[in-house]
Amino acid sequence: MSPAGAGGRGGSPYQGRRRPDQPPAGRGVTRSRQVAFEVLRAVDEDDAYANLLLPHRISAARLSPSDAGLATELTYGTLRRRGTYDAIIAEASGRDIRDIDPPLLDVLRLGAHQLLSMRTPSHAAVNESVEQAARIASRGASGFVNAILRKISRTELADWLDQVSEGLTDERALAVRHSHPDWIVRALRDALTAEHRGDELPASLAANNESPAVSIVSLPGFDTPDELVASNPDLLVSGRISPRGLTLASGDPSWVPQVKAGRARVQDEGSQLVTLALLEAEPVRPGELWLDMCAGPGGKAALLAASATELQAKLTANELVPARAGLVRAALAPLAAPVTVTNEDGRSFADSHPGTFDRVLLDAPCTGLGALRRRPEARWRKQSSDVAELVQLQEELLEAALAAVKPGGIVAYVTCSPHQAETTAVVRRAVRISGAEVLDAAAIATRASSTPDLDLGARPLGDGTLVQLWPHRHGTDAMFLALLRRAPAANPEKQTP
Ligand SMILES: C[S@@+](CC[C@H](N)C(=O)[O-])C[C@H]1O[C@@H](n2cnc3c(N)ncnc32)[C@H](O)[C@@H]1O
Repeated sequence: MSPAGAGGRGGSPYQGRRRPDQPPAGRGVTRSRQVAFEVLRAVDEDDAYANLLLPHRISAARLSPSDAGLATELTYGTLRRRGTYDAIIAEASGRDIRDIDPPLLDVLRLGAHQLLSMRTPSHAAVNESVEQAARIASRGASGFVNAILRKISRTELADWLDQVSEGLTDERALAVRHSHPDWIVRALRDALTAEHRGDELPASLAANNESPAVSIVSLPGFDTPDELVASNPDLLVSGRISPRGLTLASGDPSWVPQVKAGRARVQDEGSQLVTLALLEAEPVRPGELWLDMCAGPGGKAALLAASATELQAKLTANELVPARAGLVRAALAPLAAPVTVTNEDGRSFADSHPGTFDRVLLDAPCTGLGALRRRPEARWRKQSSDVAELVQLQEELLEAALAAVKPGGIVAYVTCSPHQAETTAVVRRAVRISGAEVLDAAAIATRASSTPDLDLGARPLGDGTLVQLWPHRHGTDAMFLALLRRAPAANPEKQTP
């Protein structure tokens, strides 16, 4: 069923009408809402990435900083909480949401977000939504939007949540309340249960719906974090867990001159910590060779490259995808560091570089379930069926990393995902096949950190531990870290004849 005349996927929903990116004539829809609506449509129709498209649309629409903030909240908030709003829209309309034309559904989702989570006055949210529906569809469609949103506006979010989760299993109810697909709820539950922290599941789901603070890394060899804070007292405060980390207190990262110059970078503190832990695992000797096996777009490579200059090491930064290898080159260029950028498949890297490196960072391609806060549409785009293919790639890359490192050398296996199949299972298999030693990543990460009590909930494996960071506990992305030491070469003198 579809409201008469509503635009569907086939033709342009804007035929004969003003496109939503055009300024409104007089009353009606604010430009920030137009921008948000347009980005939602592009995410749905063209598989666009909101975090890449939104800044372009904001600047094309010449939004003021406060309107840009509003457009961002509307876009990100609506995308993140889509699962919850869809359940409420279905309940309020008595329809399966698949029977509502996609552009109208986005109008309803935006309206629901304004009404239930942004405290926009009801009349403003409803009127804007009705106007927007009229632009893209028929009068019937705007009447439909009017009726549904008025109904939604009469009940508080908490009461809607009780209503739509009534009679559901615990897991389904959490999925609806916190707007996650069921398979991701299960993956997070399994990872937390492995730490005996299953009770943190609601907090972990809730944290994925919050906008993360912007974290900055001060690259070694340039301003220290304290110097950065001192020279940008209105913009920066010290970070939480990385000794090189800072948090943007206000404004935009590009307002920090050191960020503009490439001497400090935007980087999650969890990403900083797992990279620093590789260097902390044992003292760095001058002349060491380091490999970043999957380096694109170059965030962790920049931290390694700047450290290599300070510690007299040499870095090879490798990336499979040529365009992303270009991003790595661009990221490293301002550092004038001892780095070579290569463009190879990491799986065959050890064929040309067997037993070569003292340390290897394998920041593996993964589902990205640890960064759902940053990529608001990602949870709806990923499928549980993606996991198996990624796991095979991760297994092959880790085998290659352990072959590319020298006997006795160290591999950091990192994912931005807490999914057990991508983390513990991949490491367990590699250890079984290679005989690598599992280091105490929790103790090493704690040493590398600026906080004595990281509350890592470390998971034991072999003689060592595995580390899982969490947004709700550490304020970072959910980065996973294992530190493996390749078995040392057999000493011929000790061998029995
Ligand atoms: C998680 S990202 C790395 C992020 C990066 N370390 C950073 O901090 O900016 C994984 C990267 O691995 C690359 N990749 C995927 N398959 C690969 C392969 N077989 N060999 C090398 N790189 C690969 C992807 O293109 C992607 O850029």
